[in-house]
Amino acid sequence: MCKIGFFVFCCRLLAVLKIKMYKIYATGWDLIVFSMVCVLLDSEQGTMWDLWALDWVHQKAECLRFCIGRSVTHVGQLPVSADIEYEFGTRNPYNFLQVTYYKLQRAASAAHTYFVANPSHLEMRNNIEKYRRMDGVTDEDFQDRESHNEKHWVLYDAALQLEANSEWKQAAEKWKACVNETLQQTEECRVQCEVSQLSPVFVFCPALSLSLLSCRQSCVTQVATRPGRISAQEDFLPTQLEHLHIAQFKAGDISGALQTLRSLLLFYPSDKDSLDNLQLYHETLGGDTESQSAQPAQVPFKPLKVHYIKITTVVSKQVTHLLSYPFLFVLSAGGPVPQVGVTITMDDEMLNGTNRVVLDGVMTEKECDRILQLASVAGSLGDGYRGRRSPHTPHETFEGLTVLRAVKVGGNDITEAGLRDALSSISVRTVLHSYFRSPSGLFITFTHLVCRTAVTDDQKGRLDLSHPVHVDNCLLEPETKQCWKEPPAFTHRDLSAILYLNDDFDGGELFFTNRDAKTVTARVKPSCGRLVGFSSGPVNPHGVTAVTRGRRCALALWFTKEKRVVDDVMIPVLDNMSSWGTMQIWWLFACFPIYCAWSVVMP
Ligand SMILES: O=C(O)CCC(=O)C(=O)O
Ligand SMILES: [Fe+3]
Repeated sequence: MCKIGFFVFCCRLLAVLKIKMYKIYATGWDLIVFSMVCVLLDSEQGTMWDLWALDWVHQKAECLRFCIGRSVTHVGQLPVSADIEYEFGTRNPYNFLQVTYYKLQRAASAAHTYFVANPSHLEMRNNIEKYRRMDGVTDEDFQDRESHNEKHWVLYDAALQLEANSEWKQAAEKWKACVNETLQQTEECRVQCEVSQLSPVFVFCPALSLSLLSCRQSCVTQVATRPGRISAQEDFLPTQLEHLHIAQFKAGDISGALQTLRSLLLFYPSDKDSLDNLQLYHETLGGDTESQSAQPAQVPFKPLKVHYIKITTVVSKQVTHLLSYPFLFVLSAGGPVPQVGVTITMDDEMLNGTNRVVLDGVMTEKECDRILQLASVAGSLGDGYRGRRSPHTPHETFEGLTVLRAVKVGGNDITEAGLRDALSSISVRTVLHSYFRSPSGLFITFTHLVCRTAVTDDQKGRLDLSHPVHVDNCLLEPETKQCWKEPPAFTHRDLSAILYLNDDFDGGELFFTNRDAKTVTARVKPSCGRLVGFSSGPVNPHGVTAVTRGRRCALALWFTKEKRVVDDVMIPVLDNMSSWGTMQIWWLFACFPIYCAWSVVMP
């Protein structure tokens, strides 16, 4: 197999040389190479050569699509670069528009349109609050100006809402509309792909056919991706059908439910639950299911299309799964706490949730003072965040101290004594590893010391939070209760730990909520030596109430099960503090690029 791959590679090399000589784009070689790639891909076991060859054909297709497509597509349908696609995809132009609009109502709608796709943008949230307070701006002005492309999302959310209120008949109507709208959007997206077929040159160019297929295939994920999100909602269409099926059943529309179930079975023909349900309908309707469901008329599928979508969603499901969960990491709270003086103050039951714990006695007053002192030294020397407004609220300032900074400002003395002993990172890890009965090792991925200080005389009528509700390893979307495991969230974080250093301030309580980000399920008041540990995933949305007086300091640590994933290059310093000096830190910097290169070569 490898030899054939190598042969293809050589063919390709010759073809490239030829192209250079004759300055033409498409040659007979393309056809030969492409056919060989097809033969290779048809075989049971592929090799890296196959993938490289396919990648080359793909890249060439992209290039041709851009160069040739330019001359044949209509005005307004010109291909654009990935940068421009990104800018429009994230709705960045609306950020500028809301500044430039003279009319307040237009500015408000531009701000809202931008915010829909960028819900964690603090400035835009503040702007929207300001617009709301302004005379002449009403609720109706906050229109999403891109919603024409996202009608199916509006229907989707409305259907969920009706379902939550047990209004099954209306929910079924909405789900049906949502399914049809989703199919229509997918079809429209595919038509856009086909615009490039206008030129006869495309008929003879296999690379372009591949590009067209790839474009058509991407429509399924595009339509299943919410504005501003990177990942698509898994199994978007089957999920809607599942909801529709339940809503129809609950609303008493058995024949409708049966038709939907049959459509669902086209996606997953061997799904046990669906087959059981089908059997049930069979028995209930006395074997008359065929006549009632011969034509799935209410959900206008053509089998061929469904088949196509099915393959795409299944593949994307597998890929997402592989990317997000290299191996399973299941915590099981309730293990022993092997450290003298450390007590369990609150467990899952008292904290009303899963994989949460509050431990006391992790540090002494003396150790807390030592770290607070360190924070002051670093602060006075000017750490990155010093005196800056908090990234979360204008009513507090924020001081942050990374371990790197601590080592630099502290010198060896603080490095050794202050960080290793006082920060107790290693004992935090040991205690949490044991309590949560972690199935694999835990590696520190990032740690920082954060102090939040209330801005004096600026606390009246505060309704905001010191840290809005969030999940540490995914982007929480409270409206749909989904959590997206994608950047900018730190998706590799598995376990979070907050070690508190003081209690001489007002407010600043840590609280946990449900996925709606509203229903508070537990509260924790910080104090010196108190450690809160919790799994970093969607079961633990949390936030911090406003700090209305004084300064609240805490050391935050995040752990990961994946040894090679880090967001702070100083981890080995914490892991082996006693044997590593400042010199080794610089040595580490030198090694890091080599380590990165190695990771690329040996994925
Ligand atoms: O300081 C706290 O209590 C929580 C901070 C937090 O949730 C975070 O930094 O992600
Ligand atoms: Fe957090």
